[in-house]
Amino acid sequence: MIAFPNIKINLGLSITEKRPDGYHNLETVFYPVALEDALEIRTSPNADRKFTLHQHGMEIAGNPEDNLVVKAYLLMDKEFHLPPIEIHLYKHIPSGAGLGGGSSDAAFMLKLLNDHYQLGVSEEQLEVYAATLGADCAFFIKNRPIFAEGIGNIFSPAELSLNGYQIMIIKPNVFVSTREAFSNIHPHRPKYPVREAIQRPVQEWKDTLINDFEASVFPQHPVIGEIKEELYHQGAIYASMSGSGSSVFGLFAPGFVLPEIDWGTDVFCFKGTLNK
Ligand SMILES: C[C@](O)(CO)[C@H](O)COP(=O)(O)OP(=O)(O)OC[C@H]1O[C@@H](n2ccc(N)nc2=O)[C@H](O)[C@@H]1O
Ligand SMILES: Nc1ncnc2c1ncn2[C@@H]1O[C@H](COP(=O)(O)OP(=O)(O)OP(=O)(O)O)[C@@H](O)[C@H]1O
Repeated sequence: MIAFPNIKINLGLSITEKRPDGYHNLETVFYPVALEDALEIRTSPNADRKFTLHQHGMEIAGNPEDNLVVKAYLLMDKEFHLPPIEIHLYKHIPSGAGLGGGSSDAAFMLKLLNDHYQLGVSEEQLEVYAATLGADCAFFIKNRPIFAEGIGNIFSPAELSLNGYQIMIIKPNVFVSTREAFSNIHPHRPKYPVREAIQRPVQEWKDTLINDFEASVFPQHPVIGEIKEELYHQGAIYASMSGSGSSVFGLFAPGFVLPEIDWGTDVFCFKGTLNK
């Protein structure tokens, strides 16, 4: 059985307070975009080992046991005593990008196992499992535009559609550690709450829909801020860093001819059309 874990972008990201457990409460709208990995599972004839991970495409740091798809499998195996499996993971989504690639792989692994082995786990319970694997992970169970609070796992409806808008995502060859990015943040209540800013026309988002990480990440990695400026220069209606970086996305009007830009070597670029 195969699935195609996609990315998220953050539309606004307010870090509102530090919690006693060290994590941060935040407010954001998660929006799914069709930049996808491919993830396949098969029951293994080899009963000697619980899992075998075959990895393709972009490289990820760490051992197989560190991979979030394996962590997701082991979590479900503990609960449901699953058969041994072969996992094929083809990475197209860059890591350290703020696009939630690893979290998405993990959430899709939970859903794949639930479907393939007919475990009958509810969506709510899958979200609970997902949240133990990563703060971003629970979103990918529902995987539709949604307003999120708490550490990113308390959801309520977000009434917006960007259907037909075009998107460009650029990730320079810069790795931003999510943990480190959070440690440089001074949590505060936003001037324009995300929930309100998102209701305004996209043309107004430039001044009101803010990603709090930009203020500390841009001075450390000026290239990221330069990419955002260039996207506006090229005609984006709205541009922002996603998550804690280092990728930046630009939203362009439906029908706009996306520019051909030479971003240089080592820069990842994705172009697509939003369909949610
Ligand atoms: C920045 C975002 O991408 C916005 O969507 C997410 O909040 C990050 O979520 P994530 O990558 O799934 O984060 P995790 O892998 O769970 O956590 C990485 C580290 O980020 C910090 N962290 C994460 C999420 C959160 N709400 N508060 C935090 O302080 C913690 O130090 C944690 O050890
Ligand atoms: N399946 C996976 N895909 C990508 N990274 C993984 C995976 N499993 C574990 N990781 C580890 O997780 C780290 C973060 O990867 P991820 O792709 O989620 O980054 P990100 O875009 O910064 O995500 P986020 O938006 O959640 O902060 C990587 O450094 C990598 O070592």
